[in-house]
Amino acid sequence: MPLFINTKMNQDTIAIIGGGNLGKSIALGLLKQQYNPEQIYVTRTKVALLDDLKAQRVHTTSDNVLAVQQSKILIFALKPYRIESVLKELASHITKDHLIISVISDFSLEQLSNCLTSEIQIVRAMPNTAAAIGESLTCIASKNASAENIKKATFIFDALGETIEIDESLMDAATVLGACGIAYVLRFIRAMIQGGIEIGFDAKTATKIASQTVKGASELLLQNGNHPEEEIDKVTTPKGCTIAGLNEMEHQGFSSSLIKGIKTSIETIQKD
Ligand SMILES: NC(=O)C1=CN([C@@H]2O[C@H](COP(=O)(O)OP(=O)(O)OC[C@H]3O[C@@H](n4cnc5c(N)ncnc54)[C@H](O)[C@@H]3O)[C@@H](O)[C@H]2O)C=CC1
Ligand SMILES: O=C(O)[C@@H]1CCC=N1
Repeated sequence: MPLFINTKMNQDTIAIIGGGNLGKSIALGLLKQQYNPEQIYVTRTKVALLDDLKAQRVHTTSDNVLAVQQSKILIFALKPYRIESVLKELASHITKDHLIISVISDFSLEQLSNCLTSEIQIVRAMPNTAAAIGESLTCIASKNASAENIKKATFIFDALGETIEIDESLMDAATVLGACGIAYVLRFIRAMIQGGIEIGFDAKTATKIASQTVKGASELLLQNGNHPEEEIDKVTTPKGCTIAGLNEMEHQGFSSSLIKGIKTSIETIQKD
């Protein structure tokens, strides 16, 4: 059953400030879980780009002040370089009754609270674009938020997938593994598809086989709680084709390239 049905948790109006890739994914995820569209505001500069949400009765506007005034929960999904100026513009309209949730990477709770008055409660969250289909993994962290507000934030992100509470010091790592992770996995799937076409499948069939196989592999870990290598051992017949292919992939730097990519991503966030 959709998570927001028959709960008290869907009584707050939510404003998503910055309806771009992630902001829109969050709005779509809320709609999928039957959050009342009339209790969702989404803002962006070019508001016409939100017409698909408007058609679903979501309030869409370029007026951030209006969205803030009409809402209890404010989810900021702006690019990091925009948040300071937008928060400063909105500061006089944000009250202690608001809950601020920032999904912005590389902008700390301290930096956020420096733009606002001290009594404002802030939660940092790091979801991914699978929020649109209720399959995000969201890490959340907070310093001054009440247990009730942390519960509220968790409830929202649980509706969009799963939520893990972390220490803020791990937020860059959460950004890389969880949010950038979607892109890494999709690139892996794309490579599987390209290989699949080379060995005989048409693109559509290769996409279906690769995507469902990745889903199945994930579910084996999520449902059984096993180590990946335990499941790999069940596939690798001695002298068989799986181990031959896997070893060739490793000779070519498969695991190493992924680990190095993850480290490069976090270094990119932490370089300034
Ligand atoms: N895209 C992703 O997968 C993820 C993004 N993030 C973080 O979320 C934030 C947003 O990322 P994206 O959605 O990818 O960026 P985006 O550029 O697609 O979205 C930002 C949106 O903000 C709008 N905007 C700009 N100025 C505005 C203003 N003054 N008022 C209202 N809206 C305004 C832009 O028009 C744009 O639609 C970034 O900080 C990013 O690091 C975090 C996790 C995943
Ligand atoms: O690439 C980025 O910087 C953002 C942060 C996480 C996903 N996209």
